Amino acid sequence: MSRVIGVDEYRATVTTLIGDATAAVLPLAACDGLVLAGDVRAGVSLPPFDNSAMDGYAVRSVDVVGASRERPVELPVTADIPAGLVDVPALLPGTAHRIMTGAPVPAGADSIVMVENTDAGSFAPAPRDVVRVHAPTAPGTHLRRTGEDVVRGTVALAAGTVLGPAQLGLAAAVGVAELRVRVPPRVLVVSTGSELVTPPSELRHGQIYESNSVMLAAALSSLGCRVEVVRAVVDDVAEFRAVLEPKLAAADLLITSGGVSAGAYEVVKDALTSAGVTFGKVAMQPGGPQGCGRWNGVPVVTLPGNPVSVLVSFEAFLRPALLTSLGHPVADRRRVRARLTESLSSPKGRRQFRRGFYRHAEGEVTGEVGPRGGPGSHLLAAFTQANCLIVLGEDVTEAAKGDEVDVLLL
Ligand SMILES: Nc1nc2c(c(=O)[nH]1)N[C@H]1C(S)=C(S)[C@@H](COP(=O)(O)OP(=O)(O)OC[C@H]3O[C@@H](n4cnc5c(N)ncnc54)[C@H](O)[C@@H]3O)O[C@H]1N2
Ligand code: MOO
Repeated sequence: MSRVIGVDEYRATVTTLIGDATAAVLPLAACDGLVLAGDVRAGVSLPPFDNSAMDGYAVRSVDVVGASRERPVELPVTADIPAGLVDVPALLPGTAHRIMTGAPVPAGADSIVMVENTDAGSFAPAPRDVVRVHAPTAPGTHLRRTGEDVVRGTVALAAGTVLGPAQLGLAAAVGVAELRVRVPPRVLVVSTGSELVTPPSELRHGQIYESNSVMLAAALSSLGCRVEVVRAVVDDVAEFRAVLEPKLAAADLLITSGGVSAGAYEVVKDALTSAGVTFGKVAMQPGGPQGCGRWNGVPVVTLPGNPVSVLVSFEAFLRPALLTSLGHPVADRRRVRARLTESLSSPKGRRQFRRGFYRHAEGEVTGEVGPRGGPGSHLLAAFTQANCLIVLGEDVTEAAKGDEVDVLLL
C-alpha cells in the first residue's frame, strides 16, 4: 500500500481480508440481529389447527339464523373448551360449546359467536347450561384456519433473512429452538500510545484518557461482535508483541488504533510490518494513515490514533466489511442528498467525511445539513452532536452554502 489508495478500493480490500463469517447453530436468544445462513422450513402449520379468534361460543351457523336481542336463540351448552384443551368433543346439532380465544374449534362447528353477542356477559366462573345468542353468524366467522399464516413444509424464513423480533418470533412459533446463522467475529481491540491512561489514574501533563477502545467496542458490539479490549499498550514493539501475540489465537480479527503514521515511535507499524501487515495512506480525511493484513494468519486492521479518525474509519470501511461478512443484504448507511447550510472546503484528492446534522422538514424534497465542528480529527465532542456524515468527494475542494451534497445517516 505504498501509493494512496482510494476509499472504495480500501473498503473492498478490508472486506476481502475479513471474509465471510463462519456459520454455526445458535439458540434463538443469541440470534437477534444476525443473518440466517440456511432456509427454515416450517415443521408445523400456523395456526397448527382451526381455532377460535374470540372468546364466545362455537355453533353451527344454521342453528342461530335470525337470532336477535329481542328474539334470542337458546342453545344448550354441552362443553367448555379452554385454550390448551387437546381432546375436544364434537359439537352436536342444536348445541353450543363455550370456547376461548386460541382453543381448537370442535368438529361440527362452523363459526364462533363472540360472548358480547350472547347473554353470558363477562363469562361467569362456570359455564351456564344454556346460552341465549343475540345475533346470527355466517360460516367461518371468528375462525382462524390451519395454515392461514404458514403452511407446514414451506420455507418460513429464507437464508439471508436478517433476524429481528418478528423473525425470531416466527421461528419460535414453528417450533424451532436454534438457527443456523453467520456468527459475528471475536474482535481483539487494542489501543496503543504511551500517553494513554485510564481512570482512576489522574492525568499528568502530556497524558490523555484512552477513548478509542471504548468507541470501537461499542461500535463492534452493536453489530453483534464479541469484543476483547486491551486498553493501553505502550509504544514499545517488544511489549506490543508480548501482550498481543498470545491473544491472537482467540481472535478472528484484530483492530488497533494509533502508531501507524510517520513518527519515530509508530509501534503498530514497527511491530507488524515484518509480520506482513501493509501500511500506507487511504484517500480520505480523516483516517488517512491506515494498515491491514494478517498477523499469524489473523486479519488485522490498524487505524490511526485520532478518535474521530477511528470512528470515521469504522463507518467508511469496517462497518460495511463486517456487515458484508455477516451476510447483511445492505452494508451501507442510508445515503441522502441535502443542501449545505454553510460552505465547506475539502482537500483535493481526498474524500472528506465531515460530521454533520441533517434535518428534513415534512413535505420537503431535500433536507438540509450543516457541519458540527471543524475537519480536525481530534474534535470528538462535535461528533456527539452529529447525526450524519457529510461526504465531499475526491474532486470537491469547495462546496458552497446551498449546494447539494451526499449525506450518510448514522
Ligand atoms: N508527519 C506526519 N504526521 C502525521 C501524519 C502524516 O501523514 N505525516 N498523519 C496525521 C494523521 S492524519 C493522523 S490521523 C495521525 C495518525 O497517527 P497515528 O496512527 O500514529 O496515531 P498516534 O500518533 O498514536 O495518535 C494520534 C492522536 O490520537 C491520540 N490517540 C491515540 N490513541 C488514542 C486513544 N486510544 N484514545 C484517545 N486518543 C488517542 C494521540 O494521543 C494523538 O493525539 O498522525 C498524524 N501525523
Ligand atoms: O487522517 Mo487523520 O485521521 O486526518 O487525522
